[in-house]
Amino acid sequence: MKPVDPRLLRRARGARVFLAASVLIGIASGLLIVVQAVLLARGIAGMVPVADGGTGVLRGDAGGGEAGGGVLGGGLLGGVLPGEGLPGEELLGGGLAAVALGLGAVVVGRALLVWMQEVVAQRAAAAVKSTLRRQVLEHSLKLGPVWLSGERSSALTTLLTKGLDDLDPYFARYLPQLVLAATVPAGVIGWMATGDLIAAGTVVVTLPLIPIFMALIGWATQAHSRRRQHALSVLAHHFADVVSGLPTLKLFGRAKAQESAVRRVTDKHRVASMSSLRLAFLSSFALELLASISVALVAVGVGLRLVDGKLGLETALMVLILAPEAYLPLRQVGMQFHASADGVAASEEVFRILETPLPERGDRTDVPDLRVSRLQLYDVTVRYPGRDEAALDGFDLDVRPGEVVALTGPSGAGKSTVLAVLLGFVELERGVVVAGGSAADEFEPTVWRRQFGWVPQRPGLRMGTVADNVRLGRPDASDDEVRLALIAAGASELELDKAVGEQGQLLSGGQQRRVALARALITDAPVLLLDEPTAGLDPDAEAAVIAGLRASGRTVLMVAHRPALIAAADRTVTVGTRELVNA
Ligand SMILES: Nc1ncnc2c1ncn2[C@@H]1O[C@H](COP(=O)(O)OP(=O)(O)OP(=O)(O)O)[C@@H](O)[C@H]1O
Repeated sequence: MKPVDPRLLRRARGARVFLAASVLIGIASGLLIVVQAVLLARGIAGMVPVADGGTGVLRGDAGGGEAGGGVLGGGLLGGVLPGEGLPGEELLGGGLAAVALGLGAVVVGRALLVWMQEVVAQRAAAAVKSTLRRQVLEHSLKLGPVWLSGERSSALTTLLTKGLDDLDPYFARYLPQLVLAATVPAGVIGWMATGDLIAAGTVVVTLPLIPIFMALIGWATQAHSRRRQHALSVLAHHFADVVSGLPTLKLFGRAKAQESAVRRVTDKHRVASMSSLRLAFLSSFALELLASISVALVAVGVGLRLVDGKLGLETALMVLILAPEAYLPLRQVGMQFHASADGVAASEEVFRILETPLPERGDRTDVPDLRVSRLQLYDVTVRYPGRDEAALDGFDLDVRPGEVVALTGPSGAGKSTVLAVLLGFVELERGVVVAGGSAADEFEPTVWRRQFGWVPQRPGLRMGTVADNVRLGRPDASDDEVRLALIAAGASELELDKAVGEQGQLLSGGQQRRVALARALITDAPVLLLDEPTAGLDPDAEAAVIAGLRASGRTVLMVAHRPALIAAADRTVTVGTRELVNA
């Protein structure tokens, strides 16, 4: 995994702003850490009486002190150079008060920076999550219902809810820490070098070991995180299936048996989570150990040089205080990396979806008027991804304007696929759809689909009222128009404000189908594509639907199994004459 995924910065503006703000906050934090260490060293050294007169001067190393003083200048420390020191008595007076005051200001400053970082991070996380959610939803819609079908829809639900929420620690903890790791050690080592080059050199040599270890651990973690994410999405899918199928499972006495299946999937998730955690703890331990040994190396060197008199007390203290600060941000990056690994895995899944190429479609908007143009399919062959057998194999069709055509054929023959082809939901392996002499894929998909009113096999109603659902076909339809559409669909008994639950719940199966038909009828579309529109209706309701369809005067292509519907068509086309393997 790269430290920062460039795709995240490219796709989400919030992430770029956040990173820029974090760099500024990181630089300010680095400065305050150095100032704090210098003030602490000065305060402590000032209070300790030293044999050489309390100056704490770096004997034989005055040049280092000079150089250090040059960096901070007189401004911050009132003209006091690191390594130069002040007489203890002086500090015990007004000097100590100034140091204490300075330290207070540094503490307040650091607290303010932490607060600012938190605020910026939370805002960025919220903005980025919402941007990615919107982009994924838009792209999934463009990829179409066939791409979304099956397991993908529940995996997508998990990804867009819990999955992307895992990006919170990535923004709130990992990225800020990463910026601190890039800014603070450089400042700290630079300042240490002005007082004690050997200590600074030790840090420079040992510090890279931490990112090297982190990268090694990172590789191992990535696979674990992916496994966990996969287990979670399988779990979500399985739960959704079990809950929706509970009545059936109960009826067949299989509800209890699901317990063990759920337990198995949950166990997989638990094992994946525990191995992620184990790795996280282990890597924290390894990084902690590495950093402690490195600090100890610096401390031993500083101690020896202090005893030898090669280093002044104040410089030694400053180096000792600063040394852990050089390792801390990198160590913390390692820890936060694990906290954010799930979010990163989720964002990778997001980019995988966003990078799925869209079917190639043209952008022509001059779609021929299908009230007067024929709709033709030539040699159409469709093979769904992952299937060896073609769902449609060399299928031809020619529909004249105003015709009512029934598509018949055995289950699984490809009737619904013919409708999906016309709607542009599936990619053709071979063949072409032609309207008014032009290939359908030359037209912009949304404009092309406006020519069709569609009743899918599953009505796909949404929560709201009956009128809300019918108005999906034409949002500006008046109440009277909605009522007329319902009458034409044989659903005159349904009140406009009757509540509809999620997925059409609260309505009977037949009512859902008729509301979906009214939704198709209310459109101005010249062609209606209906997938078994009268399934589940009683003979009277079916007769009313057939009368409504004929009265509409539109071209109708309908998948039909029932004799009454087939009889109502002008013509019947049989789909799938080839040998069918029964599923
Ligand atoms: N999204 C999909 N992914 C993979 N295979 C699919 C998909 N949709 C349909 N199929 C397969 O394509 C073949 C044709 O399916 P289709 O739904 O078009 O048949 P159908 O004639 O409408 O069947 P039915 O009368 O039972 O509704 C079937 O074998 C089916 O399993």
